[in-house]
Amino acid sequence: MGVDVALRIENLRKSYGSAPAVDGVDLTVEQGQIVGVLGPNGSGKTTTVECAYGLRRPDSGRIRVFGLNPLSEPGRVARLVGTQLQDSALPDRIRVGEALHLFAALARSPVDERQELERWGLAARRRASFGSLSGGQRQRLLVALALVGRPRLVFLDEMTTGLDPNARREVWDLVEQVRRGGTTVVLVTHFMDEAFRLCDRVAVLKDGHKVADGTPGELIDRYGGGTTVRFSVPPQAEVPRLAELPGVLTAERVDGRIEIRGRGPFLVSLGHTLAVAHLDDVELDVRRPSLEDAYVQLVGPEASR
Ligand SMILES: Nc1ncnc2c1ncn2[C@@H]1O[C@H](COP(=O)(O)OP(=O)(O)OP(=O)(O)O)[C@@H](O)[C@H]1O
Repeated sequence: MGVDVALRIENLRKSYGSAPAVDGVDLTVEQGQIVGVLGPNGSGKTTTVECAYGLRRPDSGRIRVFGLNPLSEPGRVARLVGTQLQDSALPDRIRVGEALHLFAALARSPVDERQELERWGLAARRRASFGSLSGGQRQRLLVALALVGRPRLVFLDEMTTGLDPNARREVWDLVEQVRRGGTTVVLVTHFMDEAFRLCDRVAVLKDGHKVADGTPGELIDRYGGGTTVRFSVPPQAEVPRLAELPGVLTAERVDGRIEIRGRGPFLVSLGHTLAVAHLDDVELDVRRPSLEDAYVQLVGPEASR
């Protein structure tokens, strides 16, 4: 395995009783990337990442973390990996500084506690109890705890759930900062805007299977359904045939309103064709598909949030 791979999962299977939670998942995370794991509730995201860092024993499959097997070398893997706790995992009465100190005491080469509190904007809250923190402060503390041992790979699971838009953006900036510091990030999330903003690659799980894997742009191109352009023309206008332009999938005219759906660089030929037909003053309303469109296409509308 190449040295530039942080995590490689091959054909992972894990059942609870007779029900398969993860059924043949492959995932490769290159060093320095932020990789998102997306999927509806119960699709196997948490089980996959818990197997990856050795918290759960797979039924079968192969997992390597920087080339190490988490089952046979749990101690070495634990030193390379950080995981974000769920916020229920910390007692409400523990103080911010105490929690960080406790985690630092367990790490072989911990970060400087004071600097870490500054970095995460928690210095003024050092003596505050965990239970008194705002949602954003809690998440920042949980991420700080995951990073206290200077991991080379960190797993962040639903880190912005319950945060307001400003707090989410703050956490996103911090995740980018973590990656700039050289740590590889695996991000489990339900939020498509978060995955689009942060992830170099995303894997989409459904019913324990990986149904797609690629950059957000690739998934949008492949599954997003294409770009839609709408415009109005005067009722008597002669509109050239647009359905045959390269890249156009569908073209419909309903009264004076035209809707074109296409893929690839069809906008240039559309614009050119309209200009030649003296329709260059129409106002084009262009809607590009989002990662959410691709996701809904992949997992079905009832599964999206
Ligand atoms: N400890 C467990 N015992 C029994 N079944 C479990 C256990 N943990 C998970 N499952 C089941 O395994 C399946 C996959 O769960 P998992 O938590 O991995 O999915 P997820 O994609 O992380 O879901 P969510 O988005 O809700 O966190 C689900 O059907 C879930 O009910």
